[in-house]
Amino acid sequence: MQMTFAGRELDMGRCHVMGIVNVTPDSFSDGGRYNSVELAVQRAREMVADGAAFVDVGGESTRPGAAPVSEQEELDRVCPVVEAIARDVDTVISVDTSTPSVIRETARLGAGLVNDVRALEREGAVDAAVEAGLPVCLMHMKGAPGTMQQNPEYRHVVRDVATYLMDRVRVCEAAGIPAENILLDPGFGFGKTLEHNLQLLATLEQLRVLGYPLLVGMSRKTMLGQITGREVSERLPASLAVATISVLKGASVIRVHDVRETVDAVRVVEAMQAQGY
Ligand SMILES: Cn1c(SCC(=O)Nc2ccccc2)nc2c(=O)[nH]c(N)nc21
Repeated sequence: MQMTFAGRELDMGRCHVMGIVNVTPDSFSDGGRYNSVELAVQRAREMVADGAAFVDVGGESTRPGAAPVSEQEELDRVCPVVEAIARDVDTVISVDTSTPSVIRETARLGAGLVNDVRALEREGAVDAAVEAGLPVCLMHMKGAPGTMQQNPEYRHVVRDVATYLMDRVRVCEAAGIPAENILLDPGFGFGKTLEHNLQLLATLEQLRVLGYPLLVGMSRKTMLGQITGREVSERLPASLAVATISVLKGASVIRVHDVRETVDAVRVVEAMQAQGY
């Protein structure tokens, strides 16, 4: 199952690692604009050298309680970084955005994947994605970042998430996004309790049968802190565990902070799967 990202073809039957390049101001020491672009390019280079097939560039923090970012601020943060990575690094640039103008502009600058935590629900986002002509990742989020973790409730979380994603697929395909350009993502931590997250992980293969490659992101997330009691900086072992489980259950892309370590964990799973059992 091949998918082409701005000219770069990847086999979605295999598992690929996506490294996180944060360009929100709280992810950089002072240093100013030039410094942060250079740091982001350097980070992207390191992650690609460590085996990342994608780098995910996002300018809007979706941490609960994070201040909303203006369209211009998002453009100012993301575009210079996408342009610089496209120029200097041989990789697929995933852009973590829900904003139509950012989708359009970054596609022009060399982005290869639209990664929208809001599944293109914003006004004009679907049309922007159609015009960009790029693959899109449609992720499930219940509510909005500021309030989503306040007592999220579902009738049946696995069914509800699958139903939502299939509805978004229908809208996107009807608008002109080809089925072979769509990835799905259950959105771990986006409007889910620990139990919801664990049920979605335990039944990930059920999401896979919808027929679209899956992207998952649990790296260092709160759900792992709830299970282990570890701080964000101490969640690598738990992150590797959920990455391994995800690959075993058919995920095609794993979004992580720790590329080098995750690449090795994925290699172990794929070495076993290559035996054909
Ligand atoms: C942009 N983005 C994010 S940001 C949230 C995050 O990393 N929080 C976080 C990270 C570390 C610690 C605590 C929270 N998560 C996903 C995801 O799961 N899937 C897709 N497709 N995109 C995503």
